[in-house]
Amino acid sequence: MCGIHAAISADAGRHQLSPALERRLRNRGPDHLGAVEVQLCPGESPLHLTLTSTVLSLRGDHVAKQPLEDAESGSVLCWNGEAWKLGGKPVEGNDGEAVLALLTAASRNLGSEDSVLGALRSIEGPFAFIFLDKRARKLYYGRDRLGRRSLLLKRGDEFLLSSIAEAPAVGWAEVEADGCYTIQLDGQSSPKELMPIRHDWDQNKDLVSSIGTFNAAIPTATTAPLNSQSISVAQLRDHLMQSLQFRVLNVPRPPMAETSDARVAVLFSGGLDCTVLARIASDIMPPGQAIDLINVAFENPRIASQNKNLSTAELYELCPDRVTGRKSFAELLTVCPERQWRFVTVNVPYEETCAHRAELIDLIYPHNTEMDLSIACALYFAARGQGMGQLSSELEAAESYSTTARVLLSGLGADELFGGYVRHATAFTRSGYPGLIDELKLDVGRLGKRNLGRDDRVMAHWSKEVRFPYLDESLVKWAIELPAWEKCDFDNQGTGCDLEPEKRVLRLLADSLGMHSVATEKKRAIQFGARTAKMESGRVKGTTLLLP
Ligand SMILES: Nc1ncnc2c1ncn2[C@@H]1O[C@H](COP(=O)(O)OP(=O)(O)OP(=O)(O)O)[C@@H](O)[C@H]1O
Ligand SMILES: NC(=O)CC[C@H](N)C(=O)O
Repeated sequence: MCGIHAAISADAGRHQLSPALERRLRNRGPDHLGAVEVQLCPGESPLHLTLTSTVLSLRGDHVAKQPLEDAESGSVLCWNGEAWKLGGKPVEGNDGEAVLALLTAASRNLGSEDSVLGALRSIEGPFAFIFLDKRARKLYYGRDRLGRRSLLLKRGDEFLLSSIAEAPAVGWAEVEADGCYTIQLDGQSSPKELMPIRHDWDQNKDLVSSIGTFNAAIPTATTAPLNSQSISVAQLRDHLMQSLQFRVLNVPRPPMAETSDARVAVLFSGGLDCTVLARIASDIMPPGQAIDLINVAFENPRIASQNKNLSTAELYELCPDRVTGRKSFAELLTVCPERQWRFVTVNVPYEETCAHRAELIDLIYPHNTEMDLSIACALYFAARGQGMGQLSSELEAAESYSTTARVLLSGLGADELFGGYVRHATAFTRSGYPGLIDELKLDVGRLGKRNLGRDDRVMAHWSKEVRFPYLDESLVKWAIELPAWEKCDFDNQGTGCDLEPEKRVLRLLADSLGMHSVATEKKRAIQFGARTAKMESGRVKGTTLLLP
């Protein structure tokens, strides 16, 4: 991940990052820190810009130092993202450099704003960015349409944009992922007068998440059960293959790592969604490269007090996601024996959870509920990737290990796209297909408003980048446009197919890939699977606001 920051001030002096914020930005991008200062209209306006970037270099054969500058126009780009495609064409080499070239070319056109917006709309992949079009004296900023990268805004004497808030964090808000924002910088004498204007990611308001038209068709007759021959199963496999190719191939060898060490790790609950990713990634990745499977479990004092006869070590092993993780690890070892899989167990003592609590509260800001903290806590320690590693199922084989991978894969998104939540089943039981379709539409519409900014901030803290193969634009578009009965199959519970109806298309895919046990796994939310929820009292509600 990278860290990006912009300060617009009325002082000519360079904006000073606080040491705490600089440390957080450096954590996100350990390979380089750079800053560019721009006095926009000397003599006309006092406005002064300081643009700062830190880089976690993951594309191309060199560290693309940021902020990226175009020598001819003086335009500047702070880029935190992965552009997989520009205008439908895969990006070769460093994507930040390619995006700068695209934006500066667009800014040379007459009516440059529309051209630049067109160029930004043509980017596929996760990103947050800040672009100064120097000639037009215009600042562009925003987050991709699914909000996969963090960007925060704070207004006061200065106009500030940043991947991450200062500590103590006050007054920052998330930039919505609902479009791209522009600010005309000339003609204003104070940052307080700056007026951001929002431009939709897509003018067609009927599109869900600005990506596709939701298929709300209701079957007129009973549907045939989904089965392994159903076309949607093969299509899902193709989409996942393509999505994963962008995300797991050509990852540079991490510093200090050997050629065969892991460059990619899967955040691995052992559940259906992440295990299918691991299984397909193995088909795509070079045979000699290890894949790490990171599985996190927490010491939970409330559960320990209910099980006084069990040791802490036993309790970690009984954590629901640890049990599933080991089972799915064993299945991967059987199905893909050529691959070097490493199961990485991350056990987090309660004391350590408490020691990191204040840092976590700062990182998730402006999110501030108990549920935010319990989810973020699991992701934070999983992304750190420090624990015990083992290459075979035998417990004795485990030794102390920190993952070498800088790229992490998450299975997030599959439940929303394919109907994996209990409430999907409930909606179907209550109101049949119309109820299920309303619920599915709500979910995909909310994808961009999910808490991905929060999750990005906690995981990037460890100089890692999380990638979401299910949230690939082409895959999401295909899934949104697919009829509901090709995703899940509540009309055919128990008939013709022995797999659960939730996300049945994905279960059938897992089954066809030889993962029979994984295909039957039930959905379990991370905070319960890893036991970060309700650590002290069972009565704390997820919506309770955090106390500092
Ligand atoms: N205990 C865990 N250890 C490591 N990573 C986890 C753990 N639990 C969840 N994750 C990661 O977070 C992602 C999203 O978690 P969520 O709770 O939504 O699970 P899910 O959608 O049911 O996915 P899965 O079926 O893969 O468990 C998972 O796909 C996985 O990549
Ligand atoms: N990880 C990032 O966001 C860095 C930007 C760019 N993808 C690079 O690798 O240089």
